[in-house]
Amino acid sequence: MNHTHPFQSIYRHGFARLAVAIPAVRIAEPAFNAERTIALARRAAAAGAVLVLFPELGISAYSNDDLFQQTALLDAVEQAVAEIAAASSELNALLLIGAPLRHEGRLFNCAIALCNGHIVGVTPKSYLPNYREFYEKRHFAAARDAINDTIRIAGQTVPFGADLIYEAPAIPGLAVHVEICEDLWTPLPPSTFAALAGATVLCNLSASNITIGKADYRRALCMGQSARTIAAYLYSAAGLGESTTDLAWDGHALICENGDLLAESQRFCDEEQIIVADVDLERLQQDRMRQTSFSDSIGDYRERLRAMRTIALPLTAPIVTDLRRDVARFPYVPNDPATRDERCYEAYNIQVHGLIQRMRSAKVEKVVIGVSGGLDSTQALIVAARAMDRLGLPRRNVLAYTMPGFATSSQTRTNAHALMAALGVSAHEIDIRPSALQMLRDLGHPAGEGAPVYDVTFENVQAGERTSHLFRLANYHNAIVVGTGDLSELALGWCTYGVGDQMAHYNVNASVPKTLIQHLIRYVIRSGELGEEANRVLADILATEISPELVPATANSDDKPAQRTEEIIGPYALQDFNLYYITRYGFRPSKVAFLAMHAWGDTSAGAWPEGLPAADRRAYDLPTILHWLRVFLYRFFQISQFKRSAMPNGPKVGSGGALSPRGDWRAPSDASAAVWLAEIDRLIAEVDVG
Ligand SMILES: Nc1ncnc2c1ncn2[C@@H]1O[C@H](COP(=O)(O)OP(=O)(O)OC[C@H]2O[C@@H]([n+]3cccc(C(=O)O)c3)[C@H](O)[C@@H]2O)[C@@H](O)[C@H]1O
Ligand SMILES: Nc1ncnc2c1ncn2[C@@H]1O[C@H](COP(=O)(O)OP(=O)(O)OP(=O)(O)O)[C@@H](O)[C@H]1O
Ligand SMILES: NC(=O)CC[C@H](N)C(=O)O
Repeated sequence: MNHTHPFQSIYRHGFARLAVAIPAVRIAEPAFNAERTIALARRAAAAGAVLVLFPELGISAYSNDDLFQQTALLDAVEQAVAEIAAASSELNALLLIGAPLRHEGRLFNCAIALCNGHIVGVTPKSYLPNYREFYEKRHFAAARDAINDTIRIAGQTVPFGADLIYEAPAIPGLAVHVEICEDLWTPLPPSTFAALAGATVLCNLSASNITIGKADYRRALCMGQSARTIAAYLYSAAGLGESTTDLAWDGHALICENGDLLAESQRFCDEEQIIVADVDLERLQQDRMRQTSFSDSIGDYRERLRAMRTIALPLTAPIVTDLRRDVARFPYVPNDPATRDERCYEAYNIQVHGLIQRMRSAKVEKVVIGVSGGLDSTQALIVAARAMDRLGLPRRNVLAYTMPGFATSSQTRTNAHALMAALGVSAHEIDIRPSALQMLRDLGHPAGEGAPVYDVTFENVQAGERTSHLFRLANYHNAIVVGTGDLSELALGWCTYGVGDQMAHYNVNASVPKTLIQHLIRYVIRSGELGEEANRVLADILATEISPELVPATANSDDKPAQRTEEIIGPYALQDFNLYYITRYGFRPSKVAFLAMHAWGDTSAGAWPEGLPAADRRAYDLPTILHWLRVFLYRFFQISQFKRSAMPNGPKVGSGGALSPRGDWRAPSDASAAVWLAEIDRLIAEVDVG
């Protein structure tokens, strides 16, 4: 983290801007190639990139064949390298260029690292392809055949080897390794070892000719290598100008990060190209830290890793504020409809599968569920009905109860009945007001005598009476209670502990975030599996405002809920965003705010998940983002862990994480939120002043 940078700067938040360039080349014309390399390097550095990767043998061109053995060409290459090195003195960037270099009486296919006017290191190719269309062993020696670990070039002696890692002390987390094309095609690429030794940015200078289907293969290799090494993987394949005597070239550039594709060039392009992405170095370090098997692999290769050499670069972190990276507004809900449907299919089936297994092992054929007419109990009811279908049991074995209280609106009550009828479950209604009043009177609470005192006790008495009824109904009917509370509510502690909706025998929604629930219901509607009437009710439920309906509406409020959940705990859209980045990656609050600002600050651009109501498609300014993030931090870290520590069983649905103490999230119930609140309060003070 660069503490001295303003909040808006990407380098303050652990990002680094990296670029891959595909210049035009001329075969055996190093002077021209150097000029194009310098031009693109200047453009990339002017855009804030601190690293610019170029293709394999780009200074000579890759497709020189036996021209590589001509002294005039090799002299011209060295001259060009010296020129590019000199030009790098005015750029705040590490340049990685490809060239054939003479060394120890042989020729090596090299990646040359240039920074601040100097050649800082040279990496020879480890694996020379010599099969099918490739003849590299005819011209080059491999890294392992070098005698010395330094090379003399352009009057300098510099480190030489496949074991070099470049670090920039001013950009924490930036540690760069370089390999060359075929190196990635091998079972154990050099970059794998570099990653274990700490390299976070793995670069590949390539001259991969194109054939049908090969682009997909390269993409899979790069994305796979970035995932396996928990690193960024940058790839630059030669294009425009390479010889088409027998082959063709597509100029394929890629930037991947831990399995995600961040940027890709346009292939077969007639123009030179630069692709740029802001790589999240902190995310990579966070994931390596939590994936402890990564560390086990380090132990296996300790001797080899210890021998790797580190070279410090005099780079500075530039101030860059236009984040070049997609930040999804809904981290739990993909925008792409096909991907979203796939996720919904998985989530829904995981929920159904979880409940089926629990019913089998508990030897019960019935479930009890409270149906409010809200989103969560609707989804849980659909899952319960589906579980009965799969078990070959009648849907009437779902014992569904709607239990109106003091604040139940006619809309949710009507929807609850219509839904139970449409699904063909056993539908019942229990008025909880008499038992709730009894309890309020027993407590000596004024509401027991009709006084309008609507405090937390008043709310929890109703939630408690419902839960108490459901558990005793389960005893009576030899059934289990299906829980309905979702992940977002658990994160915020927005549920009534113990004898309340926090408890169930099995909670199918426990790891489903609120922002996903509505899409699960939409997915079920689209599938048509529940019929037209059910679909009509489901559509109405989707359109109902979220409320716990525990506080009565006033006389003139038109039967609308007095308690609007999102006015109290914040918009679920923002709280799910906060939840994801804080629990999945452990980011500090200011970084979450920075990401939220990019995702939610300007909503005129970027995609929305289809079907999302217009009212939910709104922007949030930075003060609003910070306000609700602070609410999240206080509720999540300070007051609600005890509710999660005692949460019932339920299946983990998403890779984003669950909050079960037996799963993704173990935390003490008596921790303090002080460090998180202090961090965000410093930021609030800072942006106010700014
Ligand atoms: N660390 C800790 N370890 C053990 N116990 C701890 C504790 N911190 C507080 N407590 C105790 O826990 C109690 C507070 O927890 P709790 O009884 O749950 O009550 P509380 O969290 O204060 O209230 C529940 C809230 O959830 C809302 N709610 C309820 C039901 C459904 C929904 C919905 O929309 O889905 C929302 C409701 O509107 C209300 O604001 C207090 O008695 C407190 O002393
Ligand atoms: N009127 C009601 N009838 C039956 N059960 C209810 C009723 N109100 C709440 N519940 C039960 O308590 C759970 C929590 O209720 P609440 O409405 O406060 O929050 P919610 O998380 O928004 O749930 P939902 O979306 O299902 O309404 C519900 O899922 C449901 O199981
Ligand atoms: N230049 C290279 O090393 C090319 C080899 C690589 N296997 C490819 O086909 O793209």
